[in-house]
Amino acid sequence: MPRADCIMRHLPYFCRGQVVHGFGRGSKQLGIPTANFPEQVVDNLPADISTGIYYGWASVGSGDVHKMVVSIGWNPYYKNTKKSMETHIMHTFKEDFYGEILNVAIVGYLRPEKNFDSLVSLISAIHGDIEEAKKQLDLPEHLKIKEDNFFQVSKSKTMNGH
Ligand SMILES: Cc1cc2nc3c(=O)[nH]c(=O)nc-3n(C[C@H](O)[C@H](O)[C@H](O)COP(=O)(O)O)c2cc1C
Ligand SMILES: Nc1ncnc2c1ncn2[C@@H]1O[C@H](COP(=O)(O)OP(=O)(O)O)[C@@H](O)[C@H]1O
Ligand SMILES: [Mg+2]
Repeated sequence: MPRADCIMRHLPYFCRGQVVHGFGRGSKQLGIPTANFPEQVVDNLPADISTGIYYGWASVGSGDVHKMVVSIGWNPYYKNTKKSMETHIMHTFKEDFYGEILNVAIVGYLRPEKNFDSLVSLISAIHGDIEEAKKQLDLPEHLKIKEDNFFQVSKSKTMNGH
């Protein structure tokens, strides 16, 4: 397991990709939808970036930039065999955005992935992550990433494409 300084060396980490369907385990019904990246984006992650729970900023297409939490790994609670990268955006969207480009800037690390003895404890851990992420992201050093050119470029790219 990489040490924290090894993880931080990669941050902020910027990436984008098309939103694909996940396992449809009903995270949406639980109030925590996660936009899943395709395998290719997950495979392109730096080899020594630790699996775990991170926070940062995200936008969909040319939309506004919002706070987010992202889970990278095998979801031990569900014993997935494929590594996944799933982003929950702290924003209420009018509709689903499958097929759209999700732009993500990971700025900080929260904790490793864990197994839980019940779904209720998994959900409550995720709610804890969301609250901690919201707090951390208000720090000036993290707020400035929200304004990064990465998100501006995604705007002009999308607009030129139309
Ligand atoms: C912030 C956050 C933290 C998470 N932490 C864990 C975890 O510690 N262990 C785990 O097994 N899954 C964790 N998950 C992943 C959930 O299990 C996952 O979102 C769920 O499998 C729903 O998958 P679906 O999108 O295919 O419906 C986390 C997800 C998020 C967004
Ligand atoms: N705030 C949000 N954060 C992430 N995804 C959201 C959000 N609101 C709506 N969605 C939609 O919900 C989908 C994810 O729902 P989820 O139940 O995790 O299904 P799946 O298993 O297909 O990933 C995303 O792909 C996106 O289209
Ligand atoms: Mg999902």
